[in-house]
Amino acid sequence: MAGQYGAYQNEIYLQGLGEQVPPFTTDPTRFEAAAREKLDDGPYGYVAGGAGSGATMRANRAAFDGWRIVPRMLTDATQRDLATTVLGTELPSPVLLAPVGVQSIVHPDGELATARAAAALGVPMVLSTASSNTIEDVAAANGAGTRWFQLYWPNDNEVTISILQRAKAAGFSTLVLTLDTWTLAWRPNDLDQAYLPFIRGIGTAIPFSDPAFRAKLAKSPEEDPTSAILQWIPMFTGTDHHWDQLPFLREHWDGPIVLKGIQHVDDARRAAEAGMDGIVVSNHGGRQVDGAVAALDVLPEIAAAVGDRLDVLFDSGVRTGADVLKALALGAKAVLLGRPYVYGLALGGEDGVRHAVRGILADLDLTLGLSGNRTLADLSPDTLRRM
Ligand SMILES: Cc1cc2nc3c(=O)[nH]c(=O)nc-3n(C[C@H](O)[C@H](O)[C@H](O)COP(=O)(O)O)c2cc1C
Ligand SMILES: O=C(O)C(=O)c1ccccc1
Repeated sequence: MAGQYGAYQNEIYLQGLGEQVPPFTTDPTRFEAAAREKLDDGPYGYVAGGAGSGATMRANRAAFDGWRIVPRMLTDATQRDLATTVLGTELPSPVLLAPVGVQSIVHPDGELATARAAAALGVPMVLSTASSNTIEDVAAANGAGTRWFQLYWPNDNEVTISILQRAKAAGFSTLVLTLDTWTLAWRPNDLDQAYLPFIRGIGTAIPFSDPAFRAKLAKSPEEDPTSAILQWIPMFTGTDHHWDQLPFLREHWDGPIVLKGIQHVDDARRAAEAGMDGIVVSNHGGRQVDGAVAALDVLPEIAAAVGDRLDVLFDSGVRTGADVLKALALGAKAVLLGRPYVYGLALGGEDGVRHAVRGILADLDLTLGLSGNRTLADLSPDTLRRM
């Protein structure tokens, strides 16, 4: 479908005839500042903040700037195709929505708005274990969309199995196991305000609605939310899991499994040896190890080492179409958008997510074509130069 995504540009220009402008900026690097105007300090600091001094968050962005695209001419790239195949499924574009917990802190519609926008755009969403809406409600909002489920692996097998069964029954096709956040990092933004959305009960919808979890409580979460939260927290933070436990998930998940938070090439090799279907090269958007290497800086060696054995996905710092193109050229099969769509949600609910994501896809489509490429298969390290 030629120009499928780039068409958003024409749509916006045509709106100008009716003296209309987009709901908020088309520059994703300015979404954060726009959301700052709208959000209270707690939610803003939580979303925008990172671990420690923010060094890794800055490194993630700087790493993209360290590569430049070298456009090619007279290649006839007027007809583009952004389709790609990830984990055996064809996707219309190489973009997914990253798992982000507690979305109702930025907009009352929370994950339901994200699920509707994702379905409308044909972009898969990854639902967080820390969702503020239940698995079943998000599935209903996502309808015929493609949805993956992200697991924070509880240290209770009955609860784990129950959550996995619910996700499967609700049509989540792929499991994303996040490894880098078995406990929260030192996050000054949140600590200074004593702000932890989880403690406030936002983001507990999945455990609170879970029969296996509820069976363990003396009083229901409705009767006594505080003790339910206090029981859930140690079940999923500070959890101690090992490589040799991965077969347990295989046993209880009938579908592809992706490990998220891989940053070392040896861990990527271990994932391949463990028979995993994919990895997400990610440092959680700089929210976990302050001083960690930029995710983009480790992508090329990881893709070279395991790209022929599993699907290498990428996130952390992707903001623009050019960023998506760079990550793909460096070996990612697809990228996950994080904060940009969350700011879209904050700024305009479902429509805000659509505007944010359509803009990035349009920019990707145009940047791909203007740099002389027709399909994603045309991209390679040779598309880029290191600065
Ligand atoms: C507010 C917020 C909440 C997040 N919650 C989760 C989560 O519940 N599970 C998870 O695997 N990753 C979570 N992440 C990490 C994202 O999936 C992704 O790795 C990260 O946002 C990428 O960095 P970027 O937003 O700077 O591009 C969260 C990120 C943010 C900003
Ligand atoms: O804040 C995060 O980065 C995150 O992954 C998370 C952890 C616990 C609850 C909600 C989100």
